[in-house]
Amino acid sequence: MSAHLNAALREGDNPELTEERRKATFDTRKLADEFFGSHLARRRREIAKAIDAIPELHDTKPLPFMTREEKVEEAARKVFTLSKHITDIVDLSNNRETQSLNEMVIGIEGMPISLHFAMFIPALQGQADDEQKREWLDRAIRMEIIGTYAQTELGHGTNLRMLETTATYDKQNKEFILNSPTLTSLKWWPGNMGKSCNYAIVVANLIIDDKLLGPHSFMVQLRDENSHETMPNIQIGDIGPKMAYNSSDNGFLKLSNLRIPRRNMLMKHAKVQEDGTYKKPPHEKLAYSAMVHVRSHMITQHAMLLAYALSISTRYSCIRRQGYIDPKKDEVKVIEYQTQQHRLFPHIARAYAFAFAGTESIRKFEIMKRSLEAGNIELIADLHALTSGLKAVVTYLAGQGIEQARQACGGHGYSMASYMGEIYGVGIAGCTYEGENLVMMQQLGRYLIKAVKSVKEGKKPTGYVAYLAHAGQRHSLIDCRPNEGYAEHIRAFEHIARRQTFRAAERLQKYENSGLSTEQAWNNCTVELNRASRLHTRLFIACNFYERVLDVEDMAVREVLEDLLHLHLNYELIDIASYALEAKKIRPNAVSLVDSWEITDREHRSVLGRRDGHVYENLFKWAKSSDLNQNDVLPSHKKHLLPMMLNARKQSKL
Ligand SMILES: CCCCCCCC(=O)SCCNC(=O)CCNC(=O)[C@H](O)C(C)(C)COP(=O)(O)OP(=O)(O)OC[C@H]1O[C@@H](n2cnc3c(N)ncnc32)[C@H](O)[C@@H]1OP(=O)(O)O
Ligand SMILES: Cc1cc2nc3c(=O)[nH]c(=O)nc-3n(C[C@H](O)[C@H](O)[C@H](O)COP(=O)(O)OP(=O)(O)OC[C@H]3O[C@@H](n4cnc5c(N)ncnc54)[C@H](O)[C@@H]3O)c2cc1C
Repeated sequence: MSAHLNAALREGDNPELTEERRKATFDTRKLADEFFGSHLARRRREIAKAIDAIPELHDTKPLPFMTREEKVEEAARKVFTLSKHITDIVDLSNNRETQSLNEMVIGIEGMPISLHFAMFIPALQGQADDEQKREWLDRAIRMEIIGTYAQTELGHGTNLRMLETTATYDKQNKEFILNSPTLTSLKWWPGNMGKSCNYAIVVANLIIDDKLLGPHSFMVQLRDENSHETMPNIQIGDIGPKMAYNSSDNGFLKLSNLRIPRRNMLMKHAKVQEDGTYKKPPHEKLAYSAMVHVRSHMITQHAMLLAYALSISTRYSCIRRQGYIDPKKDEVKVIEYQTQQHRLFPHIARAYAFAFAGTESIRKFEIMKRSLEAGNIELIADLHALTSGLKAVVTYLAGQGIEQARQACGGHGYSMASYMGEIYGVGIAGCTYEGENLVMMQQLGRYLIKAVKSVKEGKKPTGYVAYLAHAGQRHSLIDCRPNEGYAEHIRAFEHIARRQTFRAAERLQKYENSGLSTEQAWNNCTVELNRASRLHTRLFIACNFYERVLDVEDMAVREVLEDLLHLHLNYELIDIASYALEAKKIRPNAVSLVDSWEITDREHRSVLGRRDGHVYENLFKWAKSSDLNQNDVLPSHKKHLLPMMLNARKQSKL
């Protein structure tokens, strides 16, 4: 391809990468337009440019060299700086623009207002009535207050029915009394609750006249708006360092009979009148809307984390020479090894597949949100099932891909100069938060069992489960347009998913017929059921990828995406089989496929993944800037180890 068509080519780059970029068979900008959507792709370039021009938005020093306190401070400093520029850089109402800005400036380690945007604002939008929106939502959007979403407790995170925090209605004073009755009822984990937020939406068990009415959401002021000191009847703090994500102050909260006005219960759906009359919500699970919102957005976020890791490892694999294929020739780039290609290329295909699935899940969420605004609740169950499966499968497989990408970098992949450790730590956190993966797959399992039951009653389920009724016929999960090249793959995929779902349903039925309770029978089948949920979700991802590729107009881009689709379908279906052949076709485009994600050095923060490929000189520069190297002899060495060795020498001379 002539240089001008490949936007990633730059003067002064490592010739090893330039050589790769010259092999591209498509324009990386056009593929970026397909990956992000052309509007967001253009806006990401503009946002990256705007950030380059504002030095105070750049990392003070590489994040891995920072202590936890420095990280928290750095994130707060950037948030403050951003608040002065943000409206000049992004459209605040565009979630994906603000997400891109966040990733480029703050990075992935969290910041004092992560949960403010991820859950506090969405929960107000989904559960506050109009008057409450005027009182809190507007102030939250203007950043006059910072909030979080406090649901998980020390003793319970998954099983929301057993949350212990109570909100008892006092008719006399028209107030709720919020209390943490036990140690295990302390709110535990909510992002930014430890030190940053001054408000939280607290999920507590509503009690009226001694009747337990289940989890409801309450607006609680945690800290004084001016002094930021903790409010009376509240004990609050940071839960301590985590595996990653340490710029975020996840916190604990103990409520001691804290009184809040009646109108602090979010009352868009459920209501409590002054006299204590309770009005049920139109759907019991509307209170869970903020979680479905996050889950529907997590898919693209974890596709991006996987893309970060693969950008780093694919570029590095093309500058790293190690060993020989033909001993008479030079050392080869490690990307030439078939094992290295097996390690990377299927995950590159998955990163594209997950991103397209994520775009679809956000689209479906917006449709559901609009229908909910119109009072229609029937899409809630479908979306919950879809986002439960996608969240569980994508966070898990993306985590696996990130780790494979790290291992592909050898020793330097283990250095924090690669930044892979942080990308992995943040990536796998998604397997836990927003519902532990194994539990969320069971939510989808319930939905699939109901679909099997309706097929057995002779009904024709629609939407994502239509394929369950069509053994062997030409129907597909999402009316995939049959294209000879892939129809057989999709058919095989449907067959495997359908067979597993029916197998799990039959096993459940057998256990129930044997006299076991429903719960016991269910527990005995959860491994089979989760397998069905995984296959169903991966079928959805594959079909969605297929549909997306068929919509691409630029033929060069479509061809490389078809190469990835074919690799993806084979890899997903047969695991190792003939996709190696496909790897050959992917090989010339490997760097350009990752360049198309247009992830800047500032955004991925990896020395190994530098766009210009000048890794070694920068790796040495990075190491020299380590705090440990600021003194030739560490003070701790002088204090501890030197005396120890001097003593040992004295002893040995005696
Ligand atoms: C930058 C990113 C930062 C993000 C930081 C992370 C923030 C967080 O982690 S916030 C806390 C997240 N916590 C969670 O996700 C908790 C996970 N647990 C749950 O959601 C619930 O306990 C759950 C769904 C597992 C079970 O709920 P439970 O009330 O027991 O319902 P359950 O009995 O299983 O199901 C009853 C019905 O409700 C339905 N249902 C359950 N949840 C939902 C929902 N959210 N929407 C619609 N329907 C639902 C079920 O499908 C089922 O329907 P049906 O009867 O037709 O089969
Ligand atoms: C980085 C991070 C940020 C977070 N941010 C927030 C936040 O902002 N706000 C908030 O409220 N929470 C937050 N959380 C908490 C998070 O939502 C919970 O950790 C999560 O919901 C899992 O609940 P748990 O920790 O109680 O795990 P548990 O439910 O105790 O899970 C432990 C194990 O038990 C298994 N298990 C549990 N129930 C079942 C079941 N029914 N069937 C089969 N297996 C089961 C799980 O699969 C898992 O293997 C955060 C967590 C993390 C890691």
